[in-house]
Amino acid sequence: MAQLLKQSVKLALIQLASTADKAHNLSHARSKVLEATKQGAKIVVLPECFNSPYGTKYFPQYAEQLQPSPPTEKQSPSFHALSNLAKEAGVYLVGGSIPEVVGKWDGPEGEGKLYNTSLTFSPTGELVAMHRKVHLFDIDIPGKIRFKESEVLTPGNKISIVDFPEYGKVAIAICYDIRFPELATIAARKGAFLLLYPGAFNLTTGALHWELQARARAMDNQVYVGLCSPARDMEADYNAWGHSMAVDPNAEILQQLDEKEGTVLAELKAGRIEEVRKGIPLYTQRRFDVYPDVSEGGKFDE
Ligand SMILES: NC(=O)CCC(=O)C(=O)O
Repeated sequence: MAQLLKQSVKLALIQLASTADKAHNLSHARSKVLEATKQGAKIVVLPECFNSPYGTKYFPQYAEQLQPSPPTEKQSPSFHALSNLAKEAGVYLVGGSIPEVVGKWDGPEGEGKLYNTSLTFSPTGELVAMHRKVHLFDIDIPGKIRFKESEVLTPGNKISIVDFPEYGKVAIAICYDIRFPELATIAARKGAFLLLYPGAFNLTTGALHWELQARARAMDNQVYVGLCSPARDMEADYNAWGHSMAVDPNAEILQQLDEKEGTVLAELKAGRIEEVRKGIPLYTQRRFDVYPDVSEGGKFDE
């Protein structure tokens, strides 16, 4: 059987220190991506909301228009910066996420819509995937954290799997999406070798669940998983957990950062998924005569 990951590849997860200055964030991201490329990375990932602060009050202010595609430079400077950067670096670039506006935004009751959107570009600078966060981050843990993305954001409605022809299929989702294992299982059963989550957990849920979620998605599906957070900024309204990490198909951590700016550089090995699946053959032991196969359903953006 053909290997899911066709050849070994170096993955970079860039834990970027972002500021309130979008132009600065874009140029800082460029220098970090080029640095990772010099070290051999061929798939490079940026964090959720990598070019703005993370927070409901910031989404409208920083939002860019991505439709029609390609947008003009004025409609989306981030689209063009990411596309140019993927080409300059010669890498697959998963551009974290940016707030996206569709129509004219005049508040949550108006006609316009905001999404939390991830754009992925090929080494020729072509847009190859667009994922709108499907599960909005709405939580309320008394005395700890209340956050309601749904106050301003609209959820996406597609699962995103993209084919990188030299390497294989990659699934892209955003942060809170990781808590819904169906997305991961569907993508893995559709042949993804890698699940990527640009994400910004916080100091409450990060300590509890960040590593657990990453390792669980890898363990359940026997695939590689990469989580890419912004670096922590204690001056910001929202304090990201950091700890970007790459996990192998046996749920072993290949590399995990602390909370500061840095880059995970992890070698994903061709053959490793099949080796793990041979040892623990979940893939031939599933009992779809007892429970349904979730990968038979779903809406896709492939
Ligand atoms: N940005 C997010 O979706 C945060 C998700 C999070 O912190 C969680 O605990 O889940």
